[in-house]
Amino acid sequence: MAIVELKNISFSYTPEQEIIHDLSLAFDSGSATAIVGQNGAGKTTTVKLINHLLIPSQGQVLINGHDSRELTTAKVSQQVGYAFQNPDDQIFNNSIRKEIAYGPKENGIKGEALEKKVIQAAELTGLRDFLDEHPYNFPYSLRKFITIASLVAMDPDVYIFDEPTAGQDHISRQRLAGIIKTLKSQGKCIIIITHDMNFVAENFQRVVVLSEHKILRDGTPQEIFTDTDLMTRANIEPPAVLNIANQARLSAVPLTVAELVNAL
Ligand SMILES: Nc1ncnc2c1ncn2[C@@H]1O[C@H](COP(=O)(O)OP(=O)(O)OP(=O)(O)O)[C@@H](O)[C@H]1O
Repeated sequence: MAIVELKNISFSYTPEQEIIHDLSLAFDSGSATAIVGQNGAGKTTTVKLINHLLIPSQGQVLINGHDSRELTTAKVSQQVGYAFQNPDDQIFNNSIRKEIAYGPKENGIKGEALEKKVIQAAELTGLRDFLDEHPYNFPYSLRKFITIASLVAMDPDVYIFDEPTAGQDHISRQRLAGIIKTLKSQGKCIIIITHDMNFVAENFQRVVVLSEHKILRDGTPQEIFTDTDLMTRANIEPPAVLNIANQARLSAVPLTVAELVNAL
């Protein structure tokens, strides 16, 4: 059974314009999916429908088989963790430790069990040595890891990251890739929204292309990035390694630098 299922979802912010039309999508445990598409395609709206920040006008969102309409927002947020595009929309404590501890503490976890959750989340996200720092002593890009650590401490089944690589340097991107890989290996469901096709090509096996209020394609990066009509229609840039492969007239479809080097 899928851990998240959107069944024939429609949604509008205003009566004049439907943003999502009759969309169906399912996500499994132990999977990582990238949702891509041009600005305004409805990516953020779709994930907000998953975590109950928005309610569909039609259709159903099932979390672990339960209709999210029958769950409270608090209950959904225990199962679906959402890291906003801007970490400053989420961070409000004056130390990284307090920020990470906030969610589990609200759920009644305390003492050693709480400390253990904080340490585990900080270790996974590379924040172990900075727990007593003020979050705003960290640059914007690294504050994203504080919001991710706060989610990890809550141990949800589903993680949604909105534009996680925006403003990240090479080391942070690698750290992020490592976090996604670890969470996936723990059986978590990871969904990201991104414009970063290099990151998608290197780290995801499933790509959902949203455009024109619906899913244009749901497939592997190889399928998506070799479909030039689709990429034009959805305004997607292919990853850099594929551009190089095309210019070198290679028949291979490399998705990583290592694959490109092999093909050359
Ligand atoms: N609160 C809102 N009220 C009215 N319209 C909204 C609201 N939020 C988003 N929209 C509109 O809904 C459409 C889809 O927005 P959404 O943020 O879901 O797109 P997106 O694919 O995530 O875009 P981006 O890549 O730019 O973040 C856009 O036309 C946007 O202007």
